[in-house]
Amino acid sequence: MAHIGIIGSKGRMGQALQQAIRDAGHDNTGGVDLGGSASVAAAQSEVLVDFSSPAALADNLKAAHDAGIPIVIGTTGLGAEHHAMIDKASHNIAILQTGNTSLGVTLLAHLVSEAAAKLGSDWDIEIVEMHHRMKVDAPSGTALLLGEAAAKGRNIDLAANSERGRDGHTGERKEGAIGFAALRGGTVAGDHSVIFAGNEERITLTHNAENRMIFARGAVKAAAWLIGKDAGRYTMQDVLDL
Ligand SMILES: NC(=O)C1=CN([C@@H]2O[C@H](COP(=O)(O)OP(=O)(O)OC[C@H]3O[C@@H](n4cnc5c(N)ncnc54)[C@H](OP(=O)(O)O)[C@@H]3O)[C@@H](O)[C@H]2O)C=CC1
Ligand SMILES: O=C(O)C1=N[C@H](C(=O)O)C[C@H](O)C1
Repeated sequence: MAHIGIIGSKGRMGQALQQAIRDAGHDNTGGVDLGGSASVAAAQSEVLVDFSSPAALADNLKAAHDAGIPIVIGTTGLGAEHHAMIDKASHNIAILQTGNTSLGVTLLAHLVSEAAAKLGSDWDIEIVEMHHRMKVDAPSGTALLLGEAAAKGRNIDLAANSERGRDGHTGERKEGAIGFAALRGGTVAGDHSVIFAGNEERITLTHNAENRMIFARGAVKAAAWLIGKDAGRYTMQDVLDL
């Protein structure tokens, strides 16, 4: 049985996590929300799971570091400054950060990388995502993760080749670009498609999340797996052995 503390425990993911922890027979050591103390949760836990806000990241990393326990970071909307913080903290504790904890998306990322490596740069890559009306960040963490997978397959830098938020007279598409489009509405748990658009043919790889329990189950699996691991930065591929 793993003793798991939740940051963002009253949110949509926090509630799903509470259920997933119970279902897997682990112990929920308590939750933290805005204004609460991650250090108090960390002191009672073997691992922290964070589905909250990028603004909470520094405190969460410090709490995990001071308690000497690992942390799963599922929060999205992270920028370069957040990734730098995670890299630094991972010298001392085990950290798994991912935009998507589901088995399906982890496998999809693997397939996207393979497809991007096999298809030449005349196959344009576009990533389309749709989420519920309450989502605050775009593109989604998953879309960016899939973009990174495609860029890795192509052996290019994603930041230097992204086309985001097209509007107005954008000019022609840049060869080799990876495009992103974000739709918001209703209660969609998370839909992602990666489109490889070639000359007169198209391949589309799609994942549809029907319920956020898929993310919660993956996060709990990752948390239990991370306990006792050496300091470093881990991925869902490591957990699922993909
Ligand atoms: N990696 C993955 O697989 C997935 C990632 N996500 C990501 O997880 C995050 C949370 O999503 P979701 O549950 O839908 O969002 P919600 O808005 O429903 O929940 C966020 C929770 O975090 C709390 N919170 C906000 N700021 C802080 C803070 N500074 N310190 C501690 N707690 C804080 C909120 O508390 P309060 O209500 O008091 O403000 C709330 O309980 C998002 O970034 C989302 O994109 C979501 C699904 C899957
Ligand atoms: O906010 C959400 O709901 C989700 N966020 C993650 C993301 O940004 O990709 C994962 C999932 O798609 C649901």
